[in-house]
Amino acid sequence: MRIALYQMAVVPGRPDRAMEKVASWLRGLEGIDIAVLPEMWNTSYELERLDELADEKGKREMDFLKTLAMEKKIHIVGGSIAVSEESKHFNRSVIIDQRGEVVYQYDKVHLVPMLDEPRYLSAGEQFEPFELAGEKMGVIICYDLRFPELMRRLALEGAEIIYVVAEWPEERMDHFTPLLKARAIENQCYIVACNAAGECNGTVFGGQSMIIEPTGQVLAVAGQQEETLIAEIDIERSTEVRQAIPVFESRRPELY
Ligand SMILES: O=C(O)CCC(=O)C(=O)O
Repeated sequence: MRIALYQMAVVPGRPDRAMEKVASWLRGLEGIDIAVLPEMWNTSYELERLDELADEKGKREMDFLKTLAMEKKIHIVGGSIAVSEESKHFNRSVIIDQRGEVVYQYDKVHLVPMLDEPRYLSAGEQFEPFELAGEKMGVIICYDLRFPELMRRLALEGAEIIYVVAEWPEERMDHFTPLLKARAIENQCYIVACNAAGECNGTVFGGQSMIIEPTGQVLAVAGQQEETLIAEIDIERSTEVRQAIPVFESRRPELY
């Protein structure tokens, strides 16, 4: 399974320009099964302008991604997009398969105080694994990475690849990589982390998107600027690693 990540330099407050960039990136991909986008790629952190910028239920971006998924016959882990719904705003991840069907949607459950997200966004209330390309996977959004309980539950419920879609700032990159590696090692699954590049309102995003094996070994890592990262994933690795070091069998959930 070949996965491509778009470490996109965001175009804050310009969903039209963002969609042009994503279309041209997707159209340029060849031999890829799954394409992954970063967090809030449509608006970036223009939270004060979401009334004006976010489309109702994200229909504009969803229709756009569905069309491209069918055109390219590619599965799309659509990062996340800012959406409006019943006068609220959500930071919503959308997963679309190669037939253009929406297989899963997830609203970020942990909102970031440092970015004033709780003031402008409503939090999601649920999450679960989804199936794409015949495999069980999960997705979390950026700040969610600081809460290991999410990934543990996704892994316990069968996810063997977990996507982390992010706009993680440069100033806290020393947290990003160790957290990603730890989550891969403890859950013995692939971690596919797609961060943004560029900047929004003075916050510079740190890039360093990466694909990490269930052993914690980094398969591919990006620099800080806009870049495409590609890696081949062998989903069987997760089962092999879980057999070699059977942490799931050794758990004592009755104690914690
Ligand atoms: O947790 C962090 O340091 C970054 C979180 C973040 O930027 C986000 O969730 O968008």
